[in-house]
Amino acid sequence: MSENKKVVVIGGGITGLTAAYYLQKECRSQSLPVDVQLIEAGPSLGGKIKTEKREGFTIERGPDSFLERKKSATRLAEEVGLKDSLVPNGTGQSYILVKGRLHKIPQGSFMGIPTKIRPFLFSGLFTPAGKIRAAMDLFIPKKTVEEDQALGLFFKRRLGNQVVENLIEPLLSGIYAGDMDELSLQATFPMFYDLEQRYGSLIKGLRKEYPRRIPKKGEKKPSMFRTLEGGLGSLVDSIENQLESGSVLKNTKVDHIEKKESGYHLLLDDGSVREADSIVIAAPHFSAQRMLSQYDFMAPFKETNATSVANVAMAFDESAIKKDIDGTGFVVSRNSNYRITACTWTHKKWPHSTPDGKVLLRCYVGKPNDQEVVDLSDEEIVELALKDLNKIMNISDRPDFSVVTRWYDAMPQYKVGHKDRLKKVYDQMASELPGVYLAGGSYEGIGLPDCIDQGEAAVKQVLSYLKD
Ligand SMILES: Cc1cc2nc3c(=O)[nH]c(=O)nc-3n(C[C@H](O)[C@H](O)[C@H](O)COP(=O)(O)OP(=O)(O)OC[C@H]3O[C@@H](n4cnc5c(N)ncnc54)[C@H](O)[C@@H]3O)c2cc1C
Ligand SMILES: Cc1c2[nH]c(c1CCC(=O)O)Cc1[nH]c(c(CCC(=O)O)c1C)Cc1[nH]c(c(CCC(=O)O)c1C)Cc1[nH]c(c(C)c1CCC(=O)O)C2
Repeated sequence: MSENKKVVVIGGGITGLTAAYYLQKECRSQSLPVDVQLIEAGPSLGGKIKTEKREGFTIERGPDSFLERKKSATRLAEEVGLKDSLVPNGTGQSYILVKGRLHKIPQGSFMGIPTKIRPFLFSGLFTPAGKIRAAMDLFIPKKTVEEDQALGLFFKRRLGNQVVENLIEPLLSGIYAGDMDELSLQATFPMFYDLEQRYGSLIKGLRKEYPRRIPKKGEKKPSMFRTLEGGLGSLVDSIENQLESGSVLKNTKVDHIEKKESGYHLLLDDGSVREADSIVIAAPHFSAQRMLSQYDFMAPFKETNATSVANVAMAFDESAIKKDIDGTGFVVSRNSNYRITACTWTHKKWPHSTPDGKVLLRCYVGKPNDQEVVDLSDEEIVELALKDLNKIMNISDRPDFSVVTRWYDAMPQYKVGHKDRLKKVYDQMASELPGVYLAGGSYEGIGLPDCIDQGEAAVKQVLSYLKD
């Protein structure tokens, strides 16, 4: 009787967890003779998902939610028994901080691009000239370019500098922690290029294909995010509980992958070797490059930067906040004299996370031209966050406690040409390393649902490879 086929998933973040979970499920339901092993370098699973419970608060140290419109995260949560724990964000207003003042994000905008005219006309974010320039998107002819282009330049050409600096850039920084003039349009928002090509205008295209309804007075804004009542860590725990016993190896790093006559050898940091017929590398690009450093085609991943970021959650008694703001959070424009890049009023965005009578604020720091901030001490980060917050709020007391989290090289930068570089790597992998696949936040999207999609896609690739 032939031995079972062996699949190793490297990395126990949400991508690797998804891949291991669906692989085991498929193999069970199709009665395939396959052993799946998940190998994680750290002491726990979840990667960037990290929930901390303290004094009645649920504190997210990494992602706090996922976009509802990208369906795979909800589907996965439901699948592992968390249907009843899914919660929408408390709706309220989001703001952009520009030159020291908070401005409402104009209603009817999609990632900062207007789809409704009135809210833009009345927004204090732009001068009349800035508004007219943005409206020129309706008339500026489309520009067809074969290659990739920078997000920043694309939007500036269509909508002008003001809308980009005061609205689009801060919102995108609140996702990619990157430099818009370097980020790739194709790898981040390819649909905007498509809309330009098909409608000759972003505003026209969005109005047609992504219609936004403006809520009537008194009506609640629809919630675009979802999280889990027990924190995103409960998703990690639920998936882990459903993985077959003995199939997870923690505290073990894969140092190197070598191709053998048949299959692969994985060299682990405990000195042991593990065999595999197929491998899903669900680890960041720089880690993947190290595992396969003998292959020159992996070299571009050495040059792919990832921004380091940090955040601080601060818990207060309600009485400490003398002047509050009605909203769920704000992002800061680069032309503002602030060190924090964004802030979430967590108790308002996620009321379940905070005991009654308390307040939970989470501030973010770290951008491409301010990486040093991540190395400041916990106290220094708390100080600078409070100093910035006090420019717009009035916080009289020190926090009851604070939780600082540093994420080094955490936000991969999809720079212009990202897709082409990836394709070259995939093509070479397919010919030189058949049965080895890359998946996760470094490659085809950083949102949790994008990572889940990639984990699922890797399952399909592995199964089709093993069946051949
Ligand atoms: C502060 C912050 C806030 C965010 N907010 C949001 C948000 O609100 N919504 C959202 O959708 N997304 C958010 N993101 C993005 C999202 O969290 C990530 O893109 C996603 O979690 C990445 O998952 P992953 O499994 O691909 O990688 P990771 O979570 O990085 O997991 C990779 C795993 O591989 C392991 N590993 C690495 N090398 C090896 C090796 N050699 N051997 C074995 N194991 C190895 C690591 O230890 C790690 O556990 C945020 C990210 C950060 C940093
Ligand atoms: C600074 C930051 C945040 N969130 C994030 C960062 C960068 C990492 C870091 O620096 O630590 C990371 C993030 N935020 C989001 C994603 C996933 C995006 C996706 O799935 O495509 C990711 C990867 C959703 C989001 N995050 C944001 C948007 C834009 C929302 C919009 O269009 O109104 C999206 C899709 C904006 C954002 N983002 C943030 C705030 C406080 C806000 C303002 C909105 C609010 O919470 O009230 C915090």
